[in-house]
Amino acid sequence: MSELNIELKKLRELELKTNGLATRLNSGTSDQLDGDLVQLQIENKKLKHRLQIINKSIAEESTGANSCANCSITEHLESVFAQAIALAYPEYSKTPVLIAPVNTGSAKFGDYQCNNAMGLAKKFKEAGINKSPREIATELQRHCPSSPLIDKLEVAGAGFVNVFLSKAFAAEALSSMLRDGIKPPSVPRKRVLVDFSSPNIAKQMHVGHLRSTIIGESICRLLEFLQHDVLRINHLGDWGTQFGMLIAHLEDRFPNYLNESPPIHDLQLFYKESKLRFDEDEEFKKRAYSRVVSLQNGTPNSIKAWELICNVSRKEFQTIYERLDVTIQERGESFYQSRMLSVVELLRSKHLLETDDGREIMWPDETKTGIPLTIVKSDGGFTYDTSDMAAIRHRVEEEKCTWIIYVVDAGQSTHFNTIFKAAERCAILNPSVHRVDHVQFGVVLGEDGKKFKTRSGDTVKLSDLLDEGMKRSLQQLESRGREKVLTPQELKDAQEAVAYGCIKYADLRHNRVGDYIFSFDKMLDDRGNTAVYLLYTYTRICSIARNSGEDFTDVAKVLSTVSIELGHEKEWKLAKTLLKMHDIFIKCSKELFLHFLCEFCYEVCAVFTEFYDSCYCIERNKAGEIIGVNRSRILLCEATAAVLRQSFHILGLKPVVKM
Ligand SMILES: NC(=[NH2+])NCCC[C@H](N)C(=O)O
Repeated sequence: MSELNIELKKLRELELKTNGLATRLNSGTSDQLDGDLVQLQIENKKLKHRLQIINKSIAEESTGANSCANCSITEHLESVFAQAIALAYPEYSKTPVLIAPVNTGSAKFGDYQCNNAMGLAKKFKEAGINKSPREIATELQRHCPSSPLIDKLEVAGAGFVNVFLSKAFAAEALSSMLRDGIKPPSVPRKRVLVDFSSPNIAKQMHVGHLRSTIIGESICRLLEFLQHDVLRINHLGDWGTQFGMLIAHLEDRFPNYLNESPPIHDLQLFYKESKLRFDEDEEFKKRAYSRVVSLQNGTPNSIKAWELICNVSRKEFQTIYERLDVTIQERGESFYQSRMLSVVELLRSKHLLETDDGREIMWPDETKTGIPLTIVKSDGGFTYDTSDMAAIRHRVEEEKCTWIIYVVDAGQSTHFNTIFKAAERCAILNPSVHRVDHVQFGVVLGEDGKKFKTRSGDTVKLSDLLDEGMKRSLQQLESRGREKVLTPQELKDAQEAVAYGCIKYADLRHNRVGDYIFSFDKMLDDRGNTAVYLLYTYTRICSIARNSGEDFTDVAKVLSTVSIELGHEKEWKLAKTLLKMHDIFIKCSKELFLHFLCEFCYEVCAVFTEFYDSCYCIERNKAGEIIGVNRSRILLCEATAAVLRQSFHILGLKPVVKM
């Protein structure tokens, strides 16, 4: 690379000199100069040619075949066109590259499009130079380094450069995917903390927490697949004044709690009872306050009572996590006790705290706009704000995370914006190093469009919701007579895959920012964009190889004799759809939206069906005997299954081979 660069530099200098000479000679009138002029012009042409070859080889080094195995096609094309722009118009080399996928339906416009020529023409115009977008597009096309991904480039319309993908590349990419499994596209590795689920002890874990749990788990899976170092954190609400009344109530109801584990089954009820007493009984209220103090001071009996209470909730939460196949590490608000003290000290020493009506508050910035954080309450206690300031500091300074993601309902967006700004103000966060995201989501609505409630108007218990899902999913399977064909174990696996899969997918497939309507009927429909439809399609795809009468379990072996052919229009369309996978993973991780991946799965299933409808994989005679097996197509089916499996894993869907 460096040798090439040195030669490039020399040539550029030479080119400039000859250019200059030629211009001067050109403006001269003397006849005897003609011969020299022609000679110089020839030299100049040769130099230009050499320059171009070198530029191309430099560019090709960074877009070579090795660097695009498992790459995101969009990102690869971005780098190809970035180089084309830099070579054709060095003065605009910083222009952001615009690559858009072309709707797979219109094959004549290619597969991707570079849309930079229009913008560049405008820039030239502003600089007083007239160049048509088509002229620029042609220059870009000419300067593109060759890439194994690209079959051809064409200038079209107002100034688009259309990119046609190479079939040889696609076949090779799919083969290596089958041989070595799906490898993630390479992205700079980060240490990421995902704060998700985070229910509150003794309170109901509600559908909002369910959303956070589902979305958070999928974000973790996606980022882990992309090789990030992910910390999955449950910021449990396990600290605060409510524990005073809970402890006081425990002392009354189960005086022997230190020796015998109290049989509290319904902690919510226990919470309600204690709240009622707290609001009505002055004596009780006083004792509750004194228990808050003893808890904060670490008095052993109060700590013991607190632990007993937390354990009841903990067990309940754990059951839900196990059912949903969620992995999370508990690090509740109580973890930050000493760190709250020190963050308060830090803020005080930086003179960022102000007294206001007995409280100590902190403004997110000097202009004192927005809502300040309450760092210390008038009774000296700390708040949710204090714990989040301590937590963000711990995450950055002790955990050394450079990316922190909070998966919390949209109702808390002001809180998080304020925390982020305040953390920047006191130099905990450095925006050029740390990325913080509040991954917000809307509320869950019932089918009547109102807040999600049970028929009797109570909040829905998550375990009841999951039970209901299991019941409905079994009904769904039985309505198709599956219990007659599947073994009891297969039926159970299918029932769970459908029940939990449909609940997760119904949540993930919607743009999370909006509210969504919870409807078992809709999520169990086997025709729309639902988990049921995807899971059925997946099993159908898996059955093709199984029914071929040949062995496809060792794909590598099959690939040693069979190559993937993409001659049929529908084969080609399927291959290109599958290869969009890495683009989708990158997009989802950049924007932290998973509905793009859901849309992709749905598209893969639809395009697969198109392919399967027009391309036979197994040919049978009238008697139903197999008379031909198209191995290349079965490999395409297997590649489709592999892409779906990988996507399902991220979405938390458990694929079953039979259902
Ligand atoms: N770091 C955080 N504040 N995480 C979110 C906590 C959510 C809180 N426990 C709630 O239920 O609303």
